[in-house]
Amino acid sequence: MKLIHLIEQLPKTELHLHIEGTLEPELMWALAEKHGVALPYDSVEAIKAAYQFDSLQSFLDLYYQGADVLRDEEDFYQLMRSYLQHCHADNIVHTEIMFDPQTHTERGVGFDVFMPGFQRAIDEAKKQWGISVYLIMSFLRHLSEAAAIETLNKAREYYPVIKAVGLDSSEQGNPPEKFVKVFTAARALGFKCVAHAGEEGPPDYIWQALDLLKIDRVDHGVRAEEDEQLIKRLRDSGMALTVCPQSNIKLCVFDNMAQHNILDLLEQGLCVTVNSDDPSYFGGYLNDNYKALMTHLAMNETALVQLVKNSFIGSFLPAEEKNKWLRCIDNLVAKAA
Ligand SMILES: Nc1ncnc2[nH]cnc12
Ligand SMILES: [Zn+2]
Repeated sequence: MKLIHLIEQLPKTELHLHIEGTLEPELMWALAEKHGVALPYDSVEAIKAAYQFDSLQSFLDLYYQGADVLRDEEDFYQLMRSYLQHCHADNIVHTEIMFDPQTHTERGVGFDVFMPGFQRAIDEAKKQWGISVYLIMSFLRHLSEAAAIETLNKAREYYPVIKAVGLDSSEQGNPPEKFVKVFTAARALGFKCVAHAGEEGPPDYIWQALDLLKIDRVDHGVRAEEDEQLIKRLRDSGMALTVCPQSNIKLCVFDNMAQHNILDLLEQGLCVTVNSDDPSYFGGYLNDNYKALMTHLAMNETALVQLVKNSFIGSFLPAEEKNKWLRCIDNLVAKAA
């Protein structure tokens, strides 16, 4: 079977996806009209044309501005529904989705608005397509730790439907050590922990996330390659890295896809996975990211299958579920040979 067909047909998980980053320009435009929100663009085409970034911050400025059109329960339902339709199209059978409560609560849009919208779309996708979903509540690291603690407390009613907490937004100057208390509290409450680290920030931020926040998974982590001891630590502990190839190119972490280090990290024995991060801003959903590795990095079948298996191994699914999917992948690959 051709590699491109294998990409499409293998069951996959996505482990690094910001739901606010799936807001397509068409939906942004429609919701701005619905709520009378003034956008600094005069057309959908102008929104698309504005998506040229030279750093993480230049993207985040547009991403937070875009999220301002999300106002009522139906908006959050539509946002989630549309991403889960993409999951179905890409044969994603399980996804662990980040949401940024503070992006909404800071604008007066509460948990009681976005959580029911998310949940309705998740319930439908489960029933309609059998997709399983975990939610990851991410704290914005450019805000204070006190604000993160307040968010953790505000979410209390929704703890049963939240699997993990995360840390995102502007990395440089906002090290993991700033959030030790809130991660310690979240862990004590039984949440899994993840954090963006080593996207733009130095390897030291990955060490801090591991040792101080005691994370279960690293989001991005591509700058680990600069530190041999860190590579050894990640390999020996089997720590999963949620790498986002197209995001890294759009945000200038690498000059172009041919320069991306994901396959080098895989070869060094790290549990790297492929993810789309903010697909509507970065030009592709999950399968597009795999296809980019095929086109620009000459990813072969062995590498593809390992990356897809890693997406299950690095997930927070129970062991029996992981093993079921790993066997399913082996069977599909054997049949395709
Ligand atoms: N790639 C990214 N890095 C940090 N924060 C984010 N929020 C949404 N996407 C992000
Ligand atoms: Zn991210």
